[in-house]
Amino acid sequence: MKIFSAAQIREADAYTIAHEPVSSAMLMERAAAACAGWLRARFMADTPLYIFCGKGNNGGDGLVIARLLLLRGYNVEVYVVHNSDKTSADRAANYTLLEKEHPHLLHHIHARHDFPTLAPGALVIDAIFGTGLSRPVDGWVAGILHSISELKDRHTIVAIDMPSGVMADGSSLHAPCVHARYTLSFEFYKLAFLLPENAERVGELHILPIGLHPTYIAQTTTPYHIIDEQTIRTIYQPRKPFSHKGTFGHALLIAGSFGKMGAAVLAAKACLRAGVGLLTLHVPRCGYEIIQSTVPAAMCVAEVEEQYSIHFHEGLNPAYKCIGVGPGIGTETATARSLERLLEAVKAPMVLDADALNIIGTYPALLQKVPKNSLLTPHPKEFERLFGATSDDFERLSLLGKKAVELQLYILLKGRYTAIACPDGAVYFNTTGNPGMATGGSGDVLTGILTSLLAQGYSPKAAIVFGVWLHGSAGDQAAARLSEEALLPEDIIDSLGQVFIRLSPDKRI
Ligand SMILES: NC(=O)C1=CN([C@@H]2O[C@H](COP(=O)(O)OP(=O)(O)OC[C@H]3O[C@@H](n4cnc5c(N)ncnc54)[C@H](O)[C@@H]3O)[C@@H](O)[C@H]2O)[C@@H](O)CC1
Ligand SMILES: [K+]
Repeated sequence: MKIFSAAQIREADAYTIAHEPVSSAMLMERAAAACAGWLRARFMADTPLYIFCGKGNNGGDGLVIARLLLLRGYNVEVYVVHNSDKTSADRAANYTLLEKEHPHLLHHIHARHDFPTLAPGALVIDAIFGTGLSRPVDGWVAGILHSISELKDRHTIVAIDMPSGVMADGSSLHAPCVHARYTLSFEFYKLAFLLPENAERVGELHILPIGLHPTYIAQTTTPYHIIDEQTIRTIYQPRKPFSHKGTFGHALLIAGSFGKMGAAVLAAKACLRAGVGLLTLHVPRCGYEIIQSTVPAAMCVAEVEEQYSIHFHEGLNPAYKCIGVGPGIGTETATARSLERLLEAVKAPMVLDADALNIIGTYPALLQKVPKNSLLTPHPKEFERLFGATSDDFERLSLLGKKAVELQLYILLKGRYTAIACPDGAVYFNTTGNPGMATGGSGDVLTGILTSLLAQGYSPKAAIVFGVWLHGSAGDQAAARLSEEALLPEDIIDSLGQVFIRLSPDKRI
């Protein structure tokens, strides 16, 4: 699913009006009807409802929502926020309609002191600014956004299309914004929704389809995409009947050190559950019995060195289709030296995570030695160590994209919506996963999955897009069974099977 800029959304709107028998007023009606339907399904008609409307089309949506809910007997008051002397034609027409039928329900805000006192338990609809906002809101209008946000603990705030104050394509980190409980947005995710700085403002996001023209959507390019299940179904390769273990590759995982063998066990189990044909683990001496007894399906190469792996660049089996390195290996100087030699020796794409990334953060010259098209999986702190600090999430996203292209690597940035930047400039956001997965070891599971998929012959892009989605989906299955609180990395691994079954329904008995 594509993520469009505010300008592209305006074009989609115009294209739909030009190519379908629908006027701009009807499109506004459709958008508002989708919101009114959503609200009616959740809130009773006697809920006191306050709709704050701006002077642009977002305000127009608010006026139509008011009219539609009044028809259904809802208890509505409308407050027009006079942020500008200008207004859009569709908003003006809907204002006239409402004024004719319900003049006593229309109120006007020209200054912060015009802000009303709300009835207890009220539902507040924020239709002040949508995708038309091009700069941070200031002056008394900013005060109104503050007044609405201050209601959030006592009232339910629903933002229409965007929480007012949030800009679709740029940072609003320091800008005054409405903090909504729910955001009902039309047709597309906006880039701003996917970045952590807006999480508290957007609240629970619902994307409502309003029938924008499929041709425009298909023909228009954007670097930003949401990973959806439809895409995953085109990536997933079901197994053929005459396959054997050689068909699914031989992976090497370099993981674990004294006190961190759990990372190796988790990565190994995930690698196997994600379908690899053969797996070898390279561990320090202290890990040998642990691996042999907890992951019997894997082979194990143990170093003479007791606590850390420092010779993993030596004697690499040419049969390895993919090497994953990092979980729990530590950052000893000798380990770093071995990593450098490994990077010099390997030409095929690898998976680098955790301590491998921390080592590269300490010796940045190593970054140039990482084989092209490798997968790097930093969390935000690791990302900062590797590539430096940024002042907001949009700047960080842009740095992520720039580095992926410059270094010709797949780099992901972990978060609620993990972003995957590709060497060709594309960025994919993953929507699966839940806060229960923010637990130690969850990243090791991802490393195992990615190593497995690369070893099985998935292309680096397919492996990272599929792998991140798979990891999140398995986490969601596990959370549904056990709760987010009780979820452990092992549960993500145990749920991988259910996700594969979902992808290939014909395999169900
Ligand atoms: N494209 C679509 O898919 C559709 C869009 N619709 C609605 O139209 C909205 C976009 O409408 P508009 O383009 O009219 O824009 P908005 O209604 O989002 O905002 C424009 C208004 O904000 C003012 N403004 C902009 N920046 C300001 C600032 N910093 N401080 C104070 N005032 C500021 C402008 O003067 C204007 O009054 C969408 O968010 C959505 O709600 C729907 O009605 C129909 C379908
Ligand atoms: K809004």
